[in-house]
Amino acid sequence: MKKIGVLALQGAVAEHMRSIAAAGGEPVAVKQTEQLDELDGLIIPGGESTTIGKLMRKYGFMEAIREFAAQGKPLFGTCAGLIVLAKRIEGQEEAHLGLMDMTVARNAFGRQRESFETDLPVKGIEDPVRAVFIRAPLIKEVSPEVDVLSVYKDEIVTARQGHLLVSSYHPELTDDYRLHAYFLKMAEEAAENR
Ligand SMILES: NC(=O)CC[C@H](N)C(=O)O
Repeated sequence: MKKIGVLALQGAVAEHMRSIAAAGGEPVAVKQTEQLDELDGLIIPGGESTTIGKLMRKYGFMEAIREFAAQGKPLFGTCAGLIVLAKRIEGQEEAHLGLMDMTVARNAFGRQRESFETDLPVKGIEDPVRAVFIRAPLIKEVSPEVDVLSVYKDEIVTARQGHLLVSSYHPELTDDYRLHAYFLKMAEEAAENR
């Protein structure tokens, strides 16, 4: 069984742990960098990207997660986690981890549409996925290395670059575990190639 960490500094941690368990993985709440060694993949949850970024710096996670990614271990960022993984954030000088070659805009759906749910077709998953958007970011631009997995109203909301997966919505707030199952498969494949 693959061990999947959920970065437990702030945000929707318990929900991701439940979804990983339901998809057949072993979830681990990650509070210290030493825990990364035993993992096959790591989820960076939704929450507030500035807060998560600040806590990551404080507890030494920036370097540790970059090292984790350099070993080819997969990362999955949802909502704020997507912002944390991006190389470029609109209107902000500094990125956080800066790993995935894309530009993101925070809180991009505007006031009336701050929160909503929809059924979203995702490349590689058979039927549409139930997606919950909460003050969600959008992916404004991606490099050719990034594979766009879904688009909502002409905007990119799910994408993958090799071992990096991101969604601007919260797949962990529904009983639909297929995106977590997709990530588990990425972790299995990465472990075979290590
Ligand atoms: N639900 C979320 O994770 C919201 C993300 C938040 N708006 C941010 O900019 O970090």
